[in-house]
Amino acid sequence: KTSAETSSNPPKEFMTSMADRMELLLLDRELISNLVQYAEELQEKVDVLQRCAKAMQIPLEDSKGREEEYLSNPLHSFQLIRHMHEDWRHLEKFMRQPVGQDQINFLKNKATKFPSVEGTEEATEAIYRIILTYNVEPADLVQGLIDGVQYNSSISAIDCFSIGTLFFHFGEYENAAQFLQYSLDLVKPEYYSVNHVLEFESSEVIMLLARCSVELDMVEDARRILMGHRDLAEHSDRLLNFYTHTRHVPTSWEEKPFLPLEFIQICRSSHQNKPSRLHCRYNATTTPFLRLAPLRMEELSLDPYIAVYHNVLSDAEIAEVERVIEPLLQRIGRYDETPNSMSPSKRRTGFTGPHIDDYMHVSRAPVIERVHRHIRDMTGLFMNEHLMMIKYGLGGHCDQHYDFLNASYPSTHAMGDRMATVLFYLNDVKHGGSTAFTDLQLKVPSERGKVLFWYNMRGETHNLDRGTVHGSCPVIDGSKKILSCFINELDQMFIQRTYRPGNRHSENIKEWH
Ligand SMILES: O=C(O)CCC(=O)C(=O)O
Ligand SMILES: [Fe+2]
Repeated sequence: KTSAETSSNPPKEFMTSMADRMELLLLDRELISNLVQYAEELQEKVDVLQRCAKAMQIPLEDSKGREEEYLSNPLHSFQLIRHMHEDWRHLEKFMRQPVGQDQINFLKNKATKFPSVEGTEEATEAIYRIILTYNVEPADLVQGLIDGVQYNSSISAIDCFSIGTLFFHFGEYENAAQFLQYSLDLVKPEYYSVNHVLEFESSEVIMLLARCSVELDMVEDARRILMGHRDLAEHSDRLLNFYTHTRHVPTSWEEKPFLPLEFIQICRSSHQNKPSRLHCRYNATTTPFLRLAPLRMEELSLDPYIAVYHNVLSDAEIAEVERVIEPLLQRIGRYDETPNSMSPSKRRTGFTGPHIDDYMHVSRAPVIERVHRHIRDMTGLFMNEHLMMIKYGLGGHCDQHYDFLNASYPSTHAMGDRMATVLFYLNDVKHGGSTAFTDLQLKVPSERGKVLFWYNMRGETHNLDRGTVHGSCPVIDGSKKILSCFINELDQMFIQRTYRPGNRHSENIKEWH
């Protein structure tokens, strides 16, 4: 555990928590005014020094070219001797006096609140996922245009460089080169000195750009790029030789976000669901309760069966669910090689909970019982599993997957596999964050109060239905909160015939859940 985790303050969650990001923004403002204050103190000292220099110049002014005559004046000689004896010593003292120590210490103390390396990597990967998923061209990103929405912002040369670097690490050299080229285009001459302080050198961008060209087998392009830079030109042969003999090893695919084109295309605003021939209707039949309060439902697909119900949870119920569960959320992680250490998962980014140990307490909350009741009313099925909340932050996503386990576990022996899934959307996501069914080319936006239900198995045979492959598109604006639960086969044994094929456990996809 890092010191930040062991101290009483929980680590800040800049990706999921707007409040934490707000704190960061306010801290940035504070540090900028601290920097201005520091510059003002320095300026004051500069002003005094310039006045001192001027004051000392004045007596000497008319000595130029007539030094002997000047020194024959006894007052001048006295002045010179006294001045040389005393004044410079005081000046040295003044010059040595540190300036702006308070501001330097202020900055140093605030550094404990800065995002960590991991936090920064997380943010860069989130942007990477957004860029790839929503097909954001570098030119558009620089203008703040993402998936058809114009955001009121732009990014700097340094930001572009760090995105280009990530593409490079992932072995996507063409994309990397585009972002690096944009980074160079964005360097403004009036920022040369600023970039120098921030240790951002265009020579580094150019070297990486040349390296991309080498990886793309365009060595002559690489040479031209290096020759174009004043300091790199003379080293170009040596650099090219190094790049061609030390080929880059990209991040392994397990460590890379998995974003198959068929999946991400559905996430884009350019994708429209095929108009469905299925109609909206009021479900008033599943349970006696629904005869009193029918729910507006929409069948999105018949094979596999997918339906959506509107306005299921009331505002009060959503608020209560959040009050009970949200404090119990934990970062979705996966176990590292090293025992007891968790690192963020690449397959799904966000928070989930409650942990099984906390569930006893949660399941007693009346609102959780009501959610179970809603599930029974909508689906006519029994749900005995735990409800989980999933919260996705900026760029948060879930790779495409199946919900069935298709593997042999004590739980699948006892309860069967996950025959159906129910998702409750707890908020409207402003942009991004839809649930996408790859094979069905179906996108379901996250809308507060809506419930999505589907069968993971075919009705008669209970064969696993691979048409259900789905995932969660990266969130662009805001965050996404859902309640998810799985309905197990064998929990239905008293209400419907169950069927357990013996040939299912052919593959193991336990990476999920
Ligand atoms: O967040 C979503 O839209 C999908 C979540 C999901 O697939 C799951 O929890 O299994
Ligand atoms: Fe799922």
